[in-house]
Amino acid sequence: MDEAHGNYVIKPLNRIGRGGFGYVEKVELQNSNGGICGIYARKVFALQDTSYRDEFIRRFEREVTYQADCLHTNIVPIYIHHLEGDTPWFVMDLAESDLVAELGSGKLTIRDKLTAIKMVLQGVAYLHDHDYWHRDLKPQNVLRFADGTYKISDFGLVKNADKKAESEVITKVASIMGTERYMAPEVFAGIYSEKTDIFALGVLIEDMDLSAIPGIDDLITKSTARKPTKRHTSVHEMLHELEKIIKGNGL
Ligand SMILES: Nc1ncnc2c1ncn2[C@@H]1O[C@H](COP(=O)(O)OP(=O)(O)OP(=O)(O)O)[C@@H](O)[C@H]1O
Repeated sequence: MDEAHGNYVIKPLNRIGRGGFGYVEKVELQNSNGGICGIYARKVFALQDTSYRDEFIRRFEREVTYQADCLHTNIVPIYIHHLEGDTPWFVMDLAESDLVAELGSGKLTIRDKLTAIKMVLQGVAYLHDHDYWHRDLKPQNVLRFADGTYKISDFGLVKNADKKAESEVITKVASIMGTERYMAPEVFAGIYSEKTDIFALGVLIEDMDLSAIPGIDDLITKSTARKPTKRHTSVHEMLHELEKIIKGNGL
């Protein structure tokens, strides 16, 4: 059913997928005089009975606020949102695919993979520069758009390093919901920092199956060191190292 919201009409088309707290659907966005603005993705919060519902609504609101605050080519942009009522939602660009599907297709060339890694690192470097930690980096949360750009998505566990206020429930959720493979050892003790994202990025690079390129394994080993202090100091440093590997191998 079409929904009128301010100057827009939203026409739900079909469900794309389910997340832990709701679903994502394809929608057509029209302006109120019937002009079509385009096809987008809408994430809808739909969690009914839980004693922590209010906590999760606040988490959803934070997800919207933080993602809307991040304007970068390699971060999925949010356009309009509706945070009142029982089923808050937000509208974002519609992706064609994600990094899991792309890797699974077997069609990515070495150069495609290196370009994808660079885009992911650039997106996360921007986040860190703005004091956000993603805390759930993995190939499923890297979406590919029609123009070939990869963008970071799913800000559900993003934390603003400046804001101390975060309920224990959400921190627990972060350590329970994270995918174990991408979780740094300190995460199991509830400790997060830029370094936990750096660890996840190292595992994501490992997933790209590029070990044949001299230097890539060193990049992975350093970023996934057990001790956070042994990892790269920043994602910018990882980017710099990646550029050197690309150049050094004439790629
Ligand atoms: N902008 C988008 N365009 C196309 N598909 C999307 C978009 N955002 C999410 N999806 C897809 O919708 C599904 C659910 O996404 P969502 O981010 O809610 O998943 P999730 O990681 O399980 O969420 P959560 O961590 O909040 O539980 C996934 O399959 C995802 O690929």
